[in-house]
Amino acid sequence: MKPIRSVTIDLDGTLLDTVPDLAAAANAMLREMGRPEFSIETIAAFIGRGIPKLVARCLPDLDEAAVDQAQVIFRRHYAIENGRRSALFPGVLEGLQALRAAGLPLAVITNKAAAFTEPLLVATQLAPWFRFAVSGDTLAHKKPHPAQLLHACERMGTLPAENLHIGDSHHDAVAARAAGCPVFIVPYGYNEGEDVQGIDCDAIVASLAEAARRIASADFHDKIA
Ligand SMILES: O=C(O)COP(=O)(O)O
Ligand SMILES: [Mg+2]
Repeated sequence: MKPIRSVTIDLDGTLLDTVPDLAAAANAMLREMGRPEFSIETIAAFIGRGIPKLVARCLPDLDEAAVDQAQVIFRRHYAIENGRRSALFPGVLEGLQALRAAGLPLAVITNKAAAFTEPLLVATQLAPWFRFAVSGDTLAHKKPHPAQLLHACERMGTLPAENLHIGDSHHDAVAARAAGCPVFIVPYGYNEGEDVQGIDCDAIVASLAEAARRIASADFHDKIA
């Protein structure tokens, strides 16, 4: 089995609780369109497949062209809201410190559009922890497609089997499996409103701190060998 030599981490629902900002932008869009707003819980279940899908899920009765127009409104509002209320989940800083102390290069893999990823990483002071981020529109495909993970491994000079991916949704797990990366899932994120228990992954870990502890233990290497 190969030791872990790099780690890729999902953004929304894994590093950051971004729902308050996404919900503020979605509800501002709905208000501007004269439509009723959604609760924060409902909007949390719409997250995971990028902004186009989030906007489409807010407007199920509209056709593609109308959803495209609504996206322009959403993006205008999200540019203002992005990072205002987003907060790190418990254990994130501790986990990042431990992963850095272990000498592992780190990258963010998110389905969020790059125009929002970079300012969010800066606003939340996460940017210095990561070599780079691969966003939902950086490449031709996003998660659950493996392209972002394969691209990240290439940039970090590691093999997919040596890169552990950590995420909150089944898209993270499917992308990691397709890329050939081991994968951990955290249970506190969004996963489109579904329980994480059924996800095919190497472990469900309570936090990033717990993920870092597992990587450091020989036990983990034996299990995924
Ligand atoms: O933008 C989304 O829908 C989800 O983004 P994530 O891949 O960082 O969870
Ligand atoms: Mg996520």
